[in-house]
Amino acid sequence: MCRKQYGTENVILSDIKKAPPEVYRSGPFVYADVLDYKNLRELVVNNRITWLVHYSALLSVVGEANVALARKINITGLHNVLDLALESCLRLFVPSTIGAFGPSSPRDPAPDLCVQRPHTIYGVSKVHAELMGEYLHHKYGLDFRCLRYPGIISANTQPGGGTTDYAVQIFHDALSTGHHECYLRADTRLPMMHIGDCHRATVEFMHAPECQLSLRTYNIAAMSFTPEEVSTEIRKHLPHLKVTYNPDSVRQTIADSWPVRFDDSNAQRDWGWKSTYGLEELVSDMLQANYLTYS
Ligand SMILES: NC(=O)c1ccc[n+]([C@@H]2O[C@H](COP(=O)([O-])OP(=O)(O)OC[C@H]3O[C@@H](n4cnc5c(N)ncnc54)[C@H](O)[C@@H]3O)[C@@H](O)[C@H]2O)c1
Ligand SMILES: C[C@@H](O)[C@H](N)C(=O)O
Repeated sequence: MCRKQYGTENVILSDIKKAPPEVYRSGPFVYADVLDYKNLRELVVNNRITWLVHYSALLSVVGEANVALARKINITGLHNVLDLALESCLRLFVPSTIGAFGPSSPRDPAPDLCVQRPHTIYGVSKVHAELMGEYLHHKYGLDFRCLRYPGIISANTQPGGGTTDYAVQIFHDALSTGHHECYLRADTRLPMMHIGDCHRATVEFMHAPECQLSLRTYNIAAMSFTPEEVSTEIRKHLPHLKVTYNPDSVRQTIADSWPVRFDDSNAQRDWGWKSTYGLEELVSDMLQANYLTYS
């Protein structure tokens, strides 16, 4: 999407992992380790980078399984990126998450500004990112922008070790074996969003004139559903889908501490955010996009 808008050569993707062939074919892809400041600086200088979108992180479940590594990547890595953005006058986007809230936050809906006491290292690192970015904006004028994403649902990427992963895996299972074993209770409601809306929100927010932004960190919302509700919607296309429930205590405890709905009225008012995918559109699109892989 970005490459169509800005030109193939003007968007450089990076990771420490080899990308799938279609990513290499789509335009520049380079190695970049967020823990290696010199490597990041070289990339920014050599490519005359102006905007930096910082997605590297360990998600909620893998973070709890390896707290030391999550602290390193999510906090030390973030500090490298913040320092570089300040030094090189970059516009910086860092995603936050529904996981930046905790059991003492209002859950239905969670507003932009409220108590944030998450119980995961992932959530703690994201609150840290929100606060550091905002601090550097107020103190030094860093153009820091942050959106709190719901669980993101995409046909093109495999789940990355999060609590909302079931909502991606269920589509693969529905089309392959016809059976999904869900690690959350059937009635666990969480905010979710189609990747198309997530990309569009990010680009629109990055373009929003500074004078329109009353906040530097905004919630964005699209829909909220439970495993039972998404299963019912999938069964309208694939009536044979069987879902069994075997709640995992780590993931269920995390999910129960997160908002069930997001209040994104500030994003709507300040920079015109509006989602386009509801549950029905999301399910049709995910099944269509994955259909060829399994047929
Ligand atoms: N997927 C979601 O539902 C969701 C929801 C809210 C926020 N987010 C945020 O979006 C971002 C991307 O999430 P995702 O789902 O794509 O996660 P992911 O786990 O799929 O991808 C994270 C990437 O970070 C890379 N990485 C790890 N260590 C690194 C290092 N040292 N240097 C550079 N890269 C490194 C990994 O190789 C991986 O490709 C994260 O910051 C996450 O917090 C995601
Ligand atoms: C919600 C989000 O940040 C991520 N998908 C996770 O579950 O950890």
